[in-house]
Amino acid sequence: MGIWKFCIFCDYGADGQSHKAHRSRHSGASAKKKTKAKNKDQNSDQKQQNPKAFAFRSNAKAKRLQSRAVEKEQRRLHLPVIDRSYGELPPFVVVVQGPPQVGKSLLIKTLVKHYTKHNLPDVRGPITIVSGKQRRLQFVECPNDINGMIDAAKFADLALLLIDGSYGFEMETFEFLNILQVHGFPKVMGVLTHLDKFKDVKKLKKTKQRLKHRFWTEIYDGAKLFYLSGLIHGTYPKREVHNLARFISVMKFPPLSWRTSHPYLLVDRFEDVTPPERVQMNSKCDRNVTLYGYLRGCNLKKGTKVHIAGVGDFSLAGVTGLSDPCPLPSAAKKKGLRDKEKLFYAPMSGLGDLLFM
Ligand SMILES: Nc1nc2c(ncn2[C@@H]2O[C@H](COP(=O)(O)OP(=O)(O)OP(=O)(O)O)[C@@H](O)[C@H]2O)c(=O)[nH]1
Repeated sequence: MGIWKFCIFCDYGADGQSHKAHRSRHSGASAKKKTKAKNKDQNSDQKQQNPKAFAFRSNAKAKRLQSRAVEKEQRRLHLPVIDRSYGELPPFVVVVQGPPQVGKSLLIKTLVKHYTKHNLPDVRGPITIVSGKQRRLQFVECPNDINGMIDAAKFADLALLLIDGSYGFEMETFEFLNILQVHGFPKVMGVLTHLDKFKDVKKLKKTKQRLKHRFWTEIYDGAKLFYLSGLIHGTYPKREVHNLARFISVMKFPPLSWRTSHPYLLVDRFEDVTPPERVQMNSKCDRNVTLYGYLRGCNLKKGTKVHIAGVGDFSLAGVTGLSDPCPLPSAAKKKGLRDKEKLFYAPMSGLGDLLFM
């Protein structure tokens, strides 16, 4: 049998006598003092608890945290962009857009002159130029009607938005921006012209700031806005054009997902190949038309249904690969481009090897 050890706690003092339990006072001076102290304690406890326990204290910090959270979320959602292109890339399309008389043609002419050292008499249709060892550009002036803008938004890799600095933003710019937004939003850059109309330097500076911030609210903070300060001998200053051209030459064009998965081409030349007898017999007969252009996106097959913007749906009678009318310079390691290699191709403007009548 084991030994059981137990003890009993009794309410006995050291002297073995029992005592009454302590009863705190409910009235009198000491009771009042105690309740006062207790209330004070409770109040101070309440003060320490932050009433905005889960709200932010610093505006700046909250903003930073919020943007970081959004960034993280975006990174999580961001799928790696697969560039399916192979071989030589087709030229990047630079659409020059702006209200009437803002200087679109002049800017294209000065940029073409900068890249190729040739004068362009007229801006009509896409103008393809070699801008570097690995890059070609195709300049297109955006028409000022809504249909033209919708078409341009479909193929633009970079949109140069020309803004008359002396006037400010016009409806055309906002319309075009909205159209771009629903077409995958390619790269956008603003260019301010007519700044020579300001005589007061302070006013010019203020206007530049105002327009820059207005531009930023439309696109994103820090969006690139170039300033063309005026005309020198009828063209824009060389240094400013050089900077703009350099910026375009090194710009990265991330592939837009819809475009990489659909074949499309920007027609830079077309030919009516209907037999003349058929036209003679009936001038309104169905015509056979050959369209030329760089194929972008993915492969195009014979028989595919194609949509010609502003015309309608057709089926392709055939597709043929042709030699490049404006090839990239040879891949040999060289520092720059030789004059011979500064090629350009603009059949609709009457330049290049082929004239378009
Ligand atoms: N003072 C001044 N004149 C300019 C500037 N930029 C263009 N111009 C002039 O504005 C006029 C119109 O230039 P264009 O290049 O034809 O303008 P556009 O936008 O192509 O015109 P549309 O094709 O009719 O829409 C020309 O006479 C240019 O010389 C500038 O920065 N300052």
